[in-house]
Amino acid sequence: MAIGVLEADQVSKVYLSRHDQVNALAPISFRIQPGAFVSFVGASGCGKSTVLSLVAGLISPTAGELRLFGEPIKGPSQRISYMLQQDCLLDWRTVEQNITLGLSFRGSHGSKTAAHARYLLAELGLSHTLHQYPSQLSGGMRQRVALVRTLAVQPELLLLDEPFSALDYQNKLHLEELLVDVLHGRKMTALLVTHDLEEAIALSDTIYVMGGRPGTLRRIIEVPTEIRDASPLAARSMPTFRSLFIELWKEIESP
Ligand SMILES: Nc1ncnc2c1ncn2[C@@H]1O[C@H](COP(=O)(O)OP(=O)(O)OP(=O)(O)O)[C@@H](O)[C@H]1O
Repeated sequence: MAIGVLEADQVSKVYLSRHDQVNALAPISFRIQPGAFVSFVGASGCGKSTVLSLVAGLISPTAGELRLFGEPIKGPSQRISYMLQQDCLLDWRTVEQNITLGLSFRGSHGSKTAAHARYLLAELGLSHTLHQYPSQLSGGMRQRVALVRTLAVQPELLLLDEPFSALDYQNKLHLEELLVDVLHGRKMTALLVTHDLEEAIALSDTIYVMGGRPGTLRRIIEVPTEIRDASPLAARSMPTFRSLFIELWKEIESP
């Protein structure tokens, strides 16, 4: 069998502190294929962000093994880029400097990477912000800059932890559309953690439904092709979209 981008083999996590221990994740296994867009949904506290932190190499599993392109994950990887709910932009640096800083952390210098970053800025309608400071931008624009910074390093695996949850509905939809456009044609695999079931359905090929404490993987749901082929906005008016939303809702709400 071909190597997946990401393989989890009976991975579990117990957080230990001096006075406490939290059993966050029961053993879970999955395999994610190249180019897939997978969302993790589930009730608060079921371990979704823990899965992303494990994949990002920020924490280690208590048991089991995670492999990135067949190699055990032992720490942060240059092949992964991570985007969070907070844009984490540095207010004393311009948009351009924020983006180039991300690139230089990765050791990516030179005119080719800078040109690619500028191309992404244009794709996301941000060319005019190049010399502006984050404080001069709206929340939606700041998050678009954060998305450019995340994509500029050309990751093979993109991790998105509630990236649009602080935005209003209109901005969120706009960013979803932009993300789909940007990912289209690029060989990038993406994992998204979200509470927003509509967002999960509109963006994903596959939805992993988690639940329980410690968290487990309850169900894997393939999103129908007609939804995947539609834009996030158009998909929302499809009857299959609505029925999948209700199915997911019931699954998450069930004890
Ligand atoms: N660093 C940590 N130390 C101790 N416990 C933690 C830590 N991080 C998370 N937890 C606990 O692990 C469990 C799973 O947390 P996690 O953040 O992964 O869940 P989640 O599904 O992403 O939650 P939410 O949807 O609310 O963000 C929770 O009980 C949480 O309190």
